[in-house]
Amino acid sequence: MSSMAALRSIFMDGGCFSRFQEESKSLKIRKMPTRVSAVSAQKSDKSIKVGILGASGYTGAELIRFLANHPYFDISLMTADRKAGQSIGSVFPHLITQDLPDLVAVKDADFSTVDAVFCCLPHGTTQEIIKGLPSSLKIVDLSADFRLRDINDYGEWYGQPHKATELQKEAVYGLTEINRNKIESARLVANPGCYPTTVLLPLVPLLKTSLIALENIVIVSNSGVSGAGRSAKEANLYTEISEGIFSYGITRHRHVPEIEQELSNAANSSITVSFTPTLMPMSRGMQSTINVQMGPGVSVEDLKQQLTHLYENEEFVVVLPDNQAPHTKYVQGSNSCHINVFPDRIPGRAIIISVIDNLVKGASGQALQNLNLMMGIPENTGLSCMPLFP
Ligand SMILES: NC(=O)C1=CN([C@@H]2O[C@H](COP(=O)(O)OP(=O)(O)OC[C@H]3O[C@@H](n4cnc5c(N)ncnc54)[C@H](OP(=O)(O)O)[C@@H]3O)[C@@H](O)[C@H]2O)C=CC1
Ligand SMILES: CC(=O)N[C@@H](CCC(=O)OP(=O)(O)O)C(=O)O
Repeated sequence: MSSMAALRSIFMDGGCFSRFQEESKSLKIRKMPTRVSAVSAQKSDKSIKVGILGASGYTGAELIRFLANHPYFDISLMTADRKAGQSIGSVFPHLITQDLPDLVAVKDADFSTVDAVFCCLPHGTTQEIIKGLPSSLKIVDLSADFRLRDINDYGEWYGQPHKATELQKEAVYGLTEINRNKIESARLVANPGCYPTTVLLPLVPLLKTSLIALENIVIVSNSGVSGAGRSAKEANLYTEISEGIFSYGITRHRHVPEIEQELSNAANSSITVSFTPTLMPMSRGMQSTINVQMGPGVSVEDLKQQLTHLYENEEFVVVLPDNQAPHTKYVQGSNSCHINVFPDRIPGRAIIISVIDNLVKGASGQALQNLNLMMGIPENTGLSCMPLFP
């Protein structure tokens, strides 16, 4: 029996082939729109005003880089905390040629001048600031504050009670390729964490189609240091980071509940994962190695075929051919996620590797993809730049 026939018989036996077909249909990613809609065409010439809260941080700087070539979004408000009052060129000399407003404190910002904001603030401070924004604004929040649906989970993993519980209820989880229908009509999008993005893009489709087991999912991830943000921390000094690697948050990293929430949602059943993040001596980039148990009769080719099929029309998610190993260098500076699947030496298990740039697909790139959708313009607008290689 061919592997696809075996797979089909598993689904038929389990009565879930129709679910597979249905899920495949709903998961089948539509072609990236190439034409601007009539509504958005009226909004050309940078007429959509956006604000960046936390523009003096790493993700804020990445947004400025991408928005510089965006045909519809105009940055008309930028905030900072310690750096309020400064020009962007003094904070980030690589942006010195940009004609942008100076940084202001959040309390001095005039939100009546913007249609949408990217919120690039530390988690914890974000909730109350977003709660105070006009309800007419579209918001993409890059922090973790609105990602966990269960308020108790937030309290447990973030060590403080949530301060905007009503807003939390309306937040849509912004994993673009999987959730774009909901994102299109959302007012508040919780942009996924960088580690969760590398894990969810390959695993959500495989769980939805029951190709992998719910148990024994083991994830080991590696992150560039920019994942920790720009503010000075002793653990991130050159002397501590260079020429060495170390894992942290072992068994208790705050991305565990986010990963488990979205995987459980995809599988419609509770999932517990093993997750170990490691800090690598590099500025940007993220790689996850995910070891999974395949369903009975399922092969590595089946996993790969399913992911290839789902993502074949996607601009930003690429399933690599043959045995090419994903490499952080090949996605650096771009909104791409590269994925490949390999057989494990342990029978019945597979190794899935995915890479992103933590600052782009793991943060600002995906955030821009989401705001494009929320504003009704093509989702790849401003994002189609090549990776920076080598
Ligand atoms: N870095 C990454 O790879 C990723 C980051 N994220 C999340 O995105 C958010 C931004 O991250 P990142 O850009 O790396 O962080 P940074 O530390 O580089 O920047 C934080 C920004 O927030 C401002 N800020 C800090 N404290 C306050 C405050 N109390 N009130 C108002 N503004 C404040 C800072 O201003 P100032 O500089 O003036 O102090 C700065 O502009 C965080 O929640 C982060 O966890 C998500 C995915 C990936
Ligand atoms: C290297 C490093 O420190 N990475 C951060 C995660 C990156 C990030 O910013 O995650 P959020 O979007 O959830 O805030 C960390 O481990 O906390």
